[in-house]
Amino acid sequence: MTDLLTDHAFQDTYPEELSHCYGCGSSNPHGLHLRSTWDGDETVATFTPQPYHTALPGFVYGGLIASLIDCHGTGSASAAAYRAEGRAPGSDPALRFVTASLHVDFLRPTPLGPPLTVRGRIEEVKERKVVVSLSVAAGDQICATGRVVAVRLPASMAPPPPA
Ligand SMILES: CCCCCCCCCCCC(=O)SCCNC(=O)CCNC(=O)[C@H](O)C(C)(C)COP(=O)(O)OP(=O)(O)OC[C@H]1O[C@@H](n2cnc3c(N)ncnc32)[C@H](O)[C@@H]1OP(=O)(O)O
Repeated sequence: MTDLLTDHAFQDTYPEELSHCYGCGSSNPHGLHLRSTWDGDETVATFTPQPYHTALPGFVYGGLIASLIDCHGTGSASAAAYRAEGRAPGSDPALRFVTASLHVDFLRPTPLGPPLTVRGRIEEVKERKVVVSLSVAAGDQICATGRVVAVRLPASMAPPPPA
């Protein structure tokens, strides 16, 4: 289901208790298993939609595109926060982010079939907030753009540490 762009995706560094996300959690058997990495100063992930990701025949469901933007955005936010601190992704103390705001613009129909490339550009890094601009492309055509405001994981959402 997922195109493995690299063996060292940001999501590979998520601890087990944070690996259940539908979009990017490696421990979710029903999830998308999105995997993101750096490409210079940008972040990138690829994903090949399946026939059951249909909106209208031949075109990708917009909610899936929003999910790709969401999870690539939060993964990019975490990676950017680590990079800003000069630390290896996943090192302690962990820098975990959730989505505060998700904005998506569907610029043209997204063809169902080819792999999609999701790219992120880091716009702002603060201690508790990272803003990421994103695009989703089929081949050289950008089909959607987006913006994610990611905020550090609040205590109310933090899973208990493993026993
Ligand atoms: C390594 C392991 C990784 C592991 C990570 C694995 C998890 C994968 C996550 C997948 C993504 C998801 O689906 S996460 C699930 C969906 N998201 C949620 O359920 C989040 C629910 N919302 C919340 O809990 C809260 O609203 C927060 C945490 C998002 C914000 O808390 P808060 O306490 O209100 O934050 P606050 O201090 O006011 O704001 C902090 C900064 O963010 C800005 N901000 C806050 N909300 C918004 C907003 N809606 N739109 C724009 N900007 C906003 C503020 O202006 C401020 O910017 P400034 O003034 O500083 O400039």
